[in-house]
Amino acid sequence: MVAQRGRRNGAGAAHKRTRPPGTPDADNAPTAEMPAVGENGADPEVRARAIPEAAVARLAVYLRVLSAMAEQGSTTVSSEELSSAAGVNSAKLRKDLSYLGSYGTRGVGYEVEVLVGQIERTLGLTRQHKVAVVGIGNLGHALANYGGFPGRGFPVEALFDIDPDLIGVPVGGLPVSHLDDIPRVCTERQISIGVIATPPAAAQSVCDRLVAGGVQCILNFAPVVLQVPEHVEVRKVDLAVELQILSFHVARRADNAEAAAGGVNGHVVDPAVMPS
Ligand SMILES: NC(=O)c1ccc[n+]([C@@H]2O[C@H](COP(=O)([O-])OP(=O)(O)OC[C@H]3O[C@@H](n4cnc5c(N)ncnc54)[C@H](O)[C@@H]3O)[C@@H](O)[C@H]2O)c1
Repeated sequence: MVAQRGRRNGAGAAHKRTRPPGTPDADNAPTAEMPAVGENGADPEVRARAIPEAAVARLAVYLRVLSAMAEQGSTTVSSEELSSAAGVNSAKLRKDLSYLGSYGTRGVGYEVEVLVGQIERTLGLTRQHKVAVVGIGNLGHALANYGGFPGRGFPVEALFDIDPDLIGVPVGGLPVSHLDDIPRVCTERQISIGVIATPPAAAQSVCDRLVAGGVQCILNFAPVVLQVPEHVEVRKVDLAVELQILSFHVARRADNAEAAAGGVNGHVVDPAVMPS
């Protein structure tokens, strides 16, 4: 078992990353084409570490949109086209892309293939990350059967559960192994990402086994905060939190609409009593 000495990770454990000195602001970004990642003096790894978490998530969205554009034969894209297709405002998009050292060319925009390559390198997608799923219940079955991961560089190579009825049974073409085999199988198959889809009470011991098997990243669906060593990265997926964030945005939009319709602080103001 791995000692419980590491940092705590959870939905609230945002990885605070700051912009390195000298990283241009989108509003002041040059319009001439700048060199690609790693070619303008900055170490790409240092630069990648400096990208805020929220921007990293948006880069993954841009990559999906750009890959679809490339498949349709597009060679260049303007920031307006890309921002509209990704559902992000264009100032934010330009800022996100400036973290890659990519500013586009005035009147032309961005080269789709170059941008895809830059985002893939920044997200570390130039190599495959083998995935293990632990807990082959409702969620684990869905993840194991989902065909979209391998094509995006995340082949599912191992499944684990504790239920004797599931051990040896193929799910998505892969037989389920026993929980106790996690360290050995993960080491042998060089698994780098472990997905935890067990009940919360089992998640920490599963996490310890994954870490003992050399797993470097954990995607945790169980509603529990995990303890991991410093070198292990944890992302927690909490659908309830996502819904709460959506609810916040809906409420804010409603407030803005009300204010735009003549109210102040959510209340309609009688012009006769407004201060001059
Ligand atoms: N189902 C969803 O939509 C959903 C959504 C978000 C989060 N979650 C969370 O994901 C987790 C899984 O949810 P579910 O609905 O798939 O549950 P589930 O009960 O259908 O499946 C859990 C699986 O984990 C296995 N398991 C139990 N203890 C284990 C252990 N020590 N080692 C390995 N496997 C073990 C069980 O045998 C079972 O197959 C839960 O923590 C849940 O809160 C579920």
